[in-house]
Amino acid sequence: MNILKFGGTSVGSAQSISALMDILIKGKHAEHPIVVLSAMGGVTNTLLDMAESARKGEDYAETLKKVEDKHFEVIRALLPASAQNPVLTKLKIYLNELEDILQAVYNLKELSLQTKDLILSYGERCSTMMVSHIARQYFANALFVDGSELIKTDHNFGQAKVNTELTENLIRDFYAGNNDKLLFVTGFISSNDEGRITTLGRGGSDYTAAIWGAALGADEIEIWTDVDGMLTADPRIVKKAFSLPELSYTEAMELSYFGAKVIYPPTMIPAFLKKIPIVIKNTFNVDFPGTYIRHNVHASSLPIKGISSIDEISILNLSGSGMVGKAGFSGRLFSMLSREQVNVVLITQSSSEHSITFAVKPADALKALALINKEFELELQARKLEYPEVENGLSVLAIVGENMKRTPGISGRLFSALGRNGVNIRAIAQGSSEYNISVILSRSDLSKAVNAVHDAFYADLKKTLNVFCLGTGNIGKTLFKQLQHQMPFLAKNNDLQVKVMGVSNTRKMYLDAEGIDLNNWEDTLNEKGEQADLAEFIKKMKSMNLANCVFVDNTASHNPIRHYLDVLQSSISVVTCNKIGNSAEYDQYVAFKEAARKHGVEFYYETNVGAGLPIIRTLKDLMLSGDRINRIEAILSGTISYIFNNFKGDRLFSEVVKEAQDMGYTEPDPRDDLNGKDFMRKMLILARDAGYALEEKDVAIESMLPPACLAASSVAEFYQELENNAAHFENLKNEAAKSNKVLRYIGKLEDGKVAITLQMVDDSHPFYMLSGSDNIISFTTDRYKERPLVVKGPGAGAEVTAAGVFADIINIGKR
Ligand SMILES: NC(=O)c1ccc[n+]([C@@H]2O[C@H](COP(=O)([O-])OP(=O)(O)OC[C@H]3O[C@@H](n4cnc5c(N)ncnc54)[C@H](O)[C@@H]3O)[C@@H](O)[C@H]2O)c1
Ligand SMILES: N[C@@H](CCO)C(=O)O
Ligand code: NA
Repeated sequence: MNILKFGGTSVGSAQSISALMDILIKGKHAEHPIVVLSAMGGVTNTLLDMAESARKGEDYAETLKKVEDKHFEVIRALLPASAQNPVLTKLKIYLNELEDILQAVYNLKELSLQTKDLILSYGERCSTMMVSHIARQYFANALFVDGSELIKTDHNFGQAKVNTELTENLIRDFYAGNNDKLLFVTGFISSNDEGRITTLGRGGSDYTAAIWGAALGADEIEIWTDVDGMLTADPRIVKKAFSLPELSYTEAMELSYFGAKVIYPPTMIPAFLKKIPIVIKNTFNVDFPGTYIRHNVHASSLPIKGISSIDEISILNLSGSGMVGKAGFSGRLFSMLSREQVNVVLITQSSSEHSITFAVKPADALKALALINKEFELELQARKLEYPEVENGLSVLAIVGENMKRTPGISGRLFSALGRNGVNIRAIAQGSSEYNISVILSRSDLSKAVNAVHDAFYADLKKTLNVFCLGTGNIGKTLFKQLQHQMPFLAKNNDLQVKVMGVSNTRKMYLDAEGIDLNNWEDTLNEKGEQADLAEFIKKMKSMNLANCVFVDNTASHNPIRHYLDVLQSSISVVTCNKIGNSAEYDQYVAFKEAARKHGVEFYYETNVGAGLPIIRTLKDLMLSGDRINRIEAILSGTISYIFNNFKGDRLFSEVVKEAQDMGYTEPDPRDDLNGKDFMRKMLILARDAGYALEEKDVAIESMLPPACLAASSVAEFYQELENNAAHFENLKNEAAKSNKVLRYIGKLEDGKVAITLQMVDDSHPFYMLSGSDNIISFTTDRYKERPLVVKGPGAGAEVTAAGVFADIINIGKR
């Protein structure tokens, strides 16, 4: 089960709430997710402003009206008039309560933290109650949950501490009684043992999501926000910043400590402790696959993960003979500052122990100064310490990444990039973790510095795809030829490098960490390769521990299928032209997709249907954009198409079949084409992609072969039987010709039923005009109703199939 948390912008308007609903409707969640919501964007601040106004005796009524309007507008936009009343009434009740509280503050001219929390709680309660009502149009079981009653805290209003055990028990009990519902839970708010509302402080709704996730052992926590996850740098400073696919918890902590505003990782600790992955998604760009934060991050080719910065910082420097050799000095300094709640951003100490420099937020600087003057009054008076001064106008730039530890030369690259660009470094700090190197520099240099450092670490970074290929037959060979030919172009125009790191057929396998030269892969495989062993191949591939790996299955074998799950779960994408995987048990087909999604990788199989023709992609786009497939009619056997298009004059049927095989259209075993099995697999895959949970037995196949041909126990015998039964095929041909018709083997999906039949069609039929190995497919959908969407073209053959596999690989590179 997943927890989905939507922040303020995601519930900020009717439009964004519609996007949220879409995400819930289309999300393929095996179990109901739990939805945690923030207040509508801007409402929390407005509530605070009103509370302050009331305290000062100023008018707040107008602002309150605006809050009301903001909610009412959404309700009017997203609910039919008949369903509006109950939710408008409930909102009115909330807002009347809120008004009473504000009036009390106004009368007393006093605003305690406790009252403030109570006032803030209406933000989450109004938004969540409202959204749950909107959801009821699509989910009859949508339920509004005031989560404040389930998260129990101490009395520390404004930033309460959670009583974890009690809270987890309450959440579990609640869930046990309501797990058949789609829960909409208020974020941020909690309550103490007297039942007073408390709040969870900064990042509060994320915290709520993490608490629920930890209590219920969620599979994943999805944080939906308004940006593409976490980026390599602040995109307002660095135009070329790009989204990170994956981070460790530590990296996320370090990056956001210095500014990345996407999440506030301390709130993720409950999830961290239970090893629950967190994925940051974009409500406004659902195609963005997300930034994953998890325990076992996949090895990355990036030397650093990101650059974070704090725009404004102040530093204080403490020096003097009184510090030398005094072991407890810095301890005394920093524990005093922490006791007084001054947050120290970073510390550097000179090796002579003669001075300590530390950075704080500008707002804390004078406070820190005063505290030091008081704490060290004696030392200062005795001149054992110099009077410290505050220096303003500074910024911090930090590079972050777990790889830094293992990669030499990182700090060299950092400092030379800064030096080359004339950036003067005021102080340097390296965290003891070695996950972070920070420098303090003049604020006026920050933008230049971040860009220079970004360039230094990422500019020459060509994305490399590390490809591991099974199968060197018809398709595999052709793919290598195409790759070899196209590589220079990809590197030049797409900054993409495709490296074949491993190859295997049934006899031999060879893996090379340097990549295999495609000019003579065949010799390399034969000469240097060891005896093929699929399990070993996969083990070696995994232990290379490379980023951006793609496992390509160009075989027609059952064996690789058994490894797909393991491969996907190792964060390696799979591209396959082998149809066996997707057309075996439905549960397995679902498991592949689920594993790919969960591990942030791709599972692409365009060539499973119609070879390189964009059929799977078209169907996926139709489905994703909310269309519904009402009927599919198709010719999807390139082999049979070729046979019917060339079985003319006095040619023998068996001869044309052999020709199709020689052209590379048939399966390795041509019986699989002629007995309809290959076509059946394609129809099954299409039906599944169209949303039907069908199995092989659900496809009705009318055979075009006489029983003796079907029964042939070898390919040679099969050809023999085709010859023996030549009359059968002649009759079919003549019968069709008599009525000016042609033979067509046609698959149809309608009302969830799939059938493949042999038909004779005349020139009024859209499938009449075909040549070569043409496939044709027509999708009749809600949107393509009168005139279906049609895809047509060569649907078999090594070139077009390898090209389809190639395109799948490149599409992974593009992501
Ligand atoms: N021919 C087409 O037009 C077309 C179109 C779409 C999809 N396909 C699919 O392409 C796949 C390959 O077809 P082909 O014509 O290239 O077949 P092929 O018989 O020419 O080649 C298959 C290759 O797979 C290797 N192989 C088999 N089992 C293996 C294993 N366990 N480990 C490693 N290697 C193994 C074989 O050694 C061989 O090199 C099939 O699944 C087919 O359905 C073909
Ligand atoms: N053997 C298959 C190849 C394309 O999937 C066909 O003839 O259609
Ligand atoms: Na295709």
